[in-house]
Amino acid sequence: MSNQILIPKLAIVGVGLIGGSLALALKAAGVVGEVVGIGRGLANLEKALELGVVDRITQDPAEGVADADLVLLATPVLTLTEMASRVLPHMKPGAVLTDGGSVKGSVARAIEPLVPEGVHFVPGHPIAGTEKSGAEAAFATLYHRRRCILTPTAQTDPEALRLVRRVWETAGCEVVEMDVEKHDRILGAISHLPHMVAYSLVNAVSSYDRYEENILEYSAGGFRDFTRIASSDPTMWRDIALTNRDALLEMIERFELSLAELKEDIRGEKKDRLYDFFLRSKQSRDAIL
Ligand SMILES: NC(=O)c1ccc[n+]([C@@H]2O[C@H](COP(=O)([O-])OP(=O)(O)OC[C@H]3O[C@@H](n4cnc5c(N)ncnc54)[C@H](O)[C@@H]3O)[C@@H](O)[C@H]2O)c1
Ligand SMILES: O=C(O)C(=O)C[C@]1(C(=O)O)C=C[C@@H](O)C=C1
Repeated sequence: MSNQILIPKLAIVGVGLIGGSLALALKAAGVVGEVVGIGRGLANLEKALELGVVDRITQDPAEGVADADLVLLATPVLTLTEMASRVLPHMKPGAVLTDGGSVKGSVARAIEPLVPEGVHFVPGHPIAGTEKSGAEAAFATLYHRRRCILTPTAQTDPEALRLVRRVWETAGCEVVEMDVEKHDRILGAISHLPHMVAYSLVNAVSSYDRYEENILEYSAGGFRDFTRIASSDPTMWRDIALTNRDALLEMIERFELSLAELKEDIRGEKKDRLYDFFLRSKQSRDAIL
C-alpha cells in the first residue's frame, strides 16, 4: 500500500461486476481511501461488504455520494440517467461523476444537462466483462490489459478527464478517447451484434424440437464457446439493444446479408465460394488473436 491516494472517497452506484471490479482494482493498487457501495438490493450490498469489495454500504444515493471525490455509475444503461439525477445534486464541488455504461451517445446526451456548476461528468466504458453479474462476480484483475474508452464531449472538464483516465489506467486499462458516435458504432459491431447473435442462436436451437431429442444436452465445444455470452444479464442487454438501436439495426442488417450469402452458397453447392467465405473469416479472426 505504498501508492499515493488518488481517490480519498470513491462511491460506486451499482456494486456488480463492473463497479465492484473497479473498486477491487483500485483497492489492490492502494489508491483509494474509503469505498462506499450504493444500491437497491440489500443482499447484494451486504455480499459486497462481506467480500471486501466496498467498505461501507447504503441504499441512499444522496448520503452515499456526500463528500465523494469520484462517483461511478455502474447500473444498467436505462437506469443511468435516473441514478445521475439522484446523485448529482448531492455531490461536492470539484467532484467527478463517471459511468461504465455500454452505450455512450444517449447516456452522455441525457446526463450532461443535469450536471450542476462545479461538478464534472466524464462518460466512459471499460471494454471488459464476463457473463456473470453481481458483487460476487467482481474481481480485481478484470481490467488488466483491456481497453477503456472515454468519450469526452465539448463540455468535459480536462482535469476531470485526466483523473478518470488515471483511475482506469491504475485498474490496468489502456485508455483511449473517441466521440460517442464512433464508440456506439464500434461497440454495435464488436460487442452488441455478437450478443444478439448468441442470444438468437441459443433460442433458435433450444426451441428446435422436431424430433424431441433434447439436443442442447449434446452441446460440445463449438456451441458452448460461441454462446457463453448468451448467459449474460437480460436487463443489461435489453437496455443496450434499446439505447444503441440505430447502430445495432445497421449491424443486424449486415449480418443478415452475410448469412443470406452463406445460405445461397450452401444451397447452390458453391464449393469455391464457400471455401473463400470461411477462409476470409478465418484470416480476420486469426489476425486478432
Ligand atoms: N457485464 C459486462 O460485460 C459489462 C462490460 C462493460 C460495461 N458494462 C456496463 O456496466 C454497467 C453494469 O453492468 P454489470 O455487468 O456490472 O452489471 P451487474 O448486474 O453485475 O451490476 C449492476 C448493479 O446495479 C444494480 N442495479 C440495477 N438496477 C439498479 C437501479 N435501478 N438502482 C440501483 N441499483 C441498480 C444491481 O443490483 C447490480 O448490483 C451496465 O451499464 C453495463 O452495460 C457491462
Ligand atoms: O466477455 C464478455 O462476457 C463480454 O460480454 C464483455 C463485453 C464484450 O462484448 O466484449 C460486453 C459488454 C461490454 O459493454 C463490454 C464488454
